[in-house]
This record gives sequence, structure tokens and C-alpha cells, in this order.
Amino acid sequence: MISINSLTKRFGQHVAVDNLSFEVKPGEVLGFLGPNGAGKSTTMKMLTGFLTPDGGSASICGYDIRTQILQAQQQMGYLPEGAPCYGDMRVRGFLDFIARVRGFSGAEKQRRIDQAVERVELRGVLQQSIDTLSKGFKRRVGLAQAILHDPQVLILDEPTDGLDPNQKHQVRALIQQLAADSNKMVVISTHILEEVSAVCSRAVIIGRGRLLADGTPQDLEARSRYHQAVTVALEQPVDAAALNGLPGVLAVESQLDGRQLTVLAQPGAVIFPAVGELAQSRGWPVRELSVERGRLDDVFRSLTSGEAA
Ligand SMILES: Nc1ncnc2c1ncn2[C@@H]1O[C@H](COP(=O)(O)OP(=O)(O)OP(=O)(O)O)[C@@H](O)[C@H]1O
Repeated sequence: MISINSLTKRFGQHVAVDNLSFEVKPGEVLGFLGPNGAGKSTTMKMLTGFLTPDGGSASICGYDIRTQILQAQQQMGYLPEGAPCYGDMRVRGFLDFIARVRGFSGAEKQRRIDQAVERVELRGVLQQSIDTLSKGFKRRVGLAQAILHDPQVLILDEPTDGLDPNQKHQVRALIQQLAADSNKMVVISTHILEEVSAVCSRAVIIGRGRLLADGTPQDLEARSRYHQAVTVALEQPVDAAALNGLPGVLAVESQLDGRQLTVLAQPGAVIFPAVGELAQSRGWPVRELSVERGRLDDVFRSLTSGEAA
């Protein structure tokens, strides 16, 4: 388990991480969200031992990050922001170096490297120096070194940044597979909310270093004003004023020059049947009626507006 208790980091007068507490359990993929400057990278650097906290505590699989950081690091793979250092090394040499630092040698070392190379598809660039790789390939090298020792915990800072759509898909599948197969814990920071719905079992949103929300993507979507909203796609615009009079309707938004209506529900109200009946009784040319679970981007915006550092 990852346990974070009142973790705090200051840079001079600026509080980058402010009394932050949350947990990650085996098998969970946690999406770590927040606007630019919210404190995501700083938190990840403290968890991985690259920055010392000014207050609070955290433990990784029972190892305290202040007093047992070496043991904690053995349980962790970390993909920092940006590209791997050692840019003048070739990919093969870099992975060999990391494998040796991780304590592997001989056939076991080779097996670990081959496996990581296979999983993130690096075979074609093994002889290339890291500096000459595209952004996406640099990211893959970073991922390969993070998973090389098959750690129990993966801390990934924007893992799909710079990857093409196929690679994004592949890395997301890899993350899900890791968590599901072997009960690992994965923390990913991301700005891509669709990634959270696609791979995360839980999401934590922070702003100015403070916890703003912690729940499943579904919990968070349910906090959106679009939760239980009904979208009516029409062949042509209609006089929709009657929608406003239906019980439980909060508001009606019109898009596509009136050919699409989004009918928002009051909290707790289920309006789909009433909207459907009204459309039928008025003979509206309906192409499609659908109910929304809610929109993460809407929740993110309402929680974090004005929170940018
Ligand atoms: N070494 C440092 N010295 C001074 N201030 C820093 C340092 N590192 C980070 N900060 C500040 O701490 C705050 C949190 O930064 P951090 O990089 O953790 O945010 P983030 O949530 O990862 O942002 P982004 O989404 O842009 O990557 C920011 O205001 C940043 O300017």
C-alpha cells in the first residue's frame, strides 16, 4: 500500500504541497490530477526520494520514505517528467546500466532488459543514442527503465506525454495489465481526462498542493452538472420551451443551431422518461436520445478554476 499523511513541501515562502493525504491500495491505478503547478510532480518526487518533505510522512509497502528510502525505492519504478538523463548513451547501454544499478547481472540482467524492451517496443532503436530519439521514444525508454525490475509500485509522471495514439493505447493497456495481473499499484499524473476514464480505478484531484477530490471516475462524474443530463439529437430544430416546464429539469442547452439539446437534471432527478415522452407526444424528429454519466472535464474545471499556481 502507498500511504500519504499530511505531506508538505515548501519552496521558500511558496507551499507547493500542502498537508496532502491519500492512500493507494494493491490493484489500483490512481489518476493524479491538477492544473499546472498544482504540486503533482513535487509529490511524486517526494514519494520517490528525489525531494525531502518539510512535513508529514509517506510509506511505500510499509517503508517510510524518510527513514527507509532505499528499501522503498526497491519497490518502486519511477518515470520522471521529460526525457531520461544520460542523453549521450545508447538505449541498450542505458538499460544495461539501469539493470546493473538495480543489482542484476548475467542471464537474469539480459532477460529483464529483453522483457522491458519487448513490452514498450524499443527493439528498433536499441543502438541509437537517447538524444537522437523522438519525444515518444524517449518516453518509452523512461518507461522501460521504470518497469525493468518488475516493481510493486509504479509512479509515472505524464506517461503518455508525446506518444502517438497507438502508443498511448499500448501504454494504457500495459498499465492496466500490470495492475490487474499482479496487484501492483500505479500512480499516473496526467492532463488527459479521457485517460482517467480509460485506465484509472480512482482519481485524486489537487489544486495549490491541497486535496480537492478523491473518488472513482464514476463518483467524480456524478458530481458534474451533466450527471443524468439527457441529450436529444434532432433532424431539425424544434420549439423546446416545454422542456423547461418538466419536473426535475434544471436547464436546457442548445447546440448545433438547435439540432441538439442537452437537458440538465436537478440533483437526484431522473428526467430521461419525461423527456422521451414529451418528444414523442410533440412528434419531434428525434435521431437519438441518450443519458450522460457526467463530464470529468466539467468537474475538474469547477473544482480547480482559480486554483492555478
Ligand atoms: N525546485 C523548485 N524550486 C522552487 N519552486 C518549485 C520547484 N519545483 C516546483 N516548484 C513550484 O512548486 C509548484 C508545484 O510544482 P509541480 O511541478 O509539482 O506542479 P505540477 O502539478 O507537477 O505541474 P505541471 O502539471 O505543470 O507539471 C509550482 O508553483 C512550481 O513552480
